[in-house]
Amino acid sequence: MASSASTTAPTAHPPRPFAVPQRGSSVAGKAYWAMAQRVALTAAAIDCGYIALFLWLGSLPLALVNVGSIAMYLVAHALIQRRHNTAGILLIWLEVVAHSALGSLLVGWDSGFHYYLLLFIPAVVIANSGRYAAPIVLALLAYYLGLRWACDHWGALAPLAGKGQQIVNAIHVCVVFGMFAALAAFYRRTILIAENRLLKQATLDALTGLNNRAHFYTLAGHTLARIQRTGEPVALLLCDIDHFKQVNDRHGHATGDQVLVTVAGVLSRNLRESDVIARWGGEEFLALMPASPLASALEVAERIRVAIEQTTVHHQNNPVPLTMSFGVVQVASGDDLQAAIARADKALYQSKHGGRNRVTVG
Ligand SMILES: Nc1nc2c(ncn2[C@@H]2O[C@H](COP(=O)(O)OP(=O)(O)OP(=O)(O)O)[C@@H](O)[C@H]2O)c(=O)[nH]1
Repeated sequence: MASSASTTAPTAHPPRPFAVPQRGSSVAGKAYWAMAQRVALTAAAIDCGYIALFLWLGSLPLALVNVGSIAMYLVAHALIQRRHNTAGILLIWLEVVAHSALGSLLVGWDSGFHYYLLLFIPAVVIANSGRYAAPIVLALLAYYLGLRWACDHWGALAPLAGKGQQIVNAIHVCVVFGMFAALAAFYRRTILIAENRLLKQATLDALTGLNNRAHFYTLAGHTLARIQRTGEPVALLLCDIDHFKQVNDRHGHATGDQVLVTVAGVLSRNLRESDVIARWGGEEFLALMPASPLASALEVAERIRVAIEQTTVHHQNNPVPLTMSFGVVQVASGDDLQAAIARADKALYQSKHGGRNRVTVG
């Protein structure tokens, strides 16, 4: 069934549901490639600085090595941007491997060009290399030791004059420290984003963005424990869209979903921040309202009932009329939450039985 549902009620601003991740995409994966592009540009910019440094230190060969590096980084950036991710990342690693070797052989091991090879370790192990991580790290170790041996064996092929080697070493230490810190910050951020997404998936209803049933129990438990000490009045409001099955049957499931999102928006806008709202079942919603005597809870329920009645969702230019039935109960201090929900359910049933589109106190 085609979905062209739209809402005309000014009060209906649905809460933002969280995005369901696309198949084949992962938070870590997307962030990794975004970071790889940033790394390529940053490295190219750093290499521009190195060109100036090596010209100042009188090393034309090292300045030329950096010109080659900038070209490789820019090509790698362009490749990743065009989604040739593997080619792009391999080019970045090739640059690091070649640059470390050329730098170490030209101006000596103590120049610290080899520090950059160490950046491979967290990147390879953490960035999803799976079963290839161990062989790659071992190959890297062999390469590192081989380079060390070659430098010891041949000595610096084009040594820097004066304190050049110490200056280059100190700069490399600073840059590599910065890169490790940036890498760690990147992984921490990625983990936090993934954790946040998982938390949302575990606690919120994917369609409406309201709390799910399990999370309602957690939040309501906290609220009830808190108010047990203060003795403030609490109300429970259970509501259900009338004849919702007909909406689905006549206008399609997509329109039904649009109605659910719209209703969730009306509830969110008409209840307080401190109220705990949940999508309780298919077309049923539940709210725990702290600091609410029964009279004010009734007022709120009536206000929501009118707001829903005045809300029209459109499907292919046909208005889809909406009404809701409500059950409202007072929750006394020490009351069992399940028992209070059962009382609200009974009151809701009476609203349905009494003709729907009404509020009943239980
Ligand atoms: N579109 C949509 N429909 C849903 C969803 N969850 C449950 N439903 C539908 O909600 C309908 C509930 O129908 P009933 O329980 O018969 O209730 P009703 O038609 O609203 O009737 P009354 O409650 O007696 O007024 C069923 O058709 C379910 O398939 C959902 O996430 N999206």
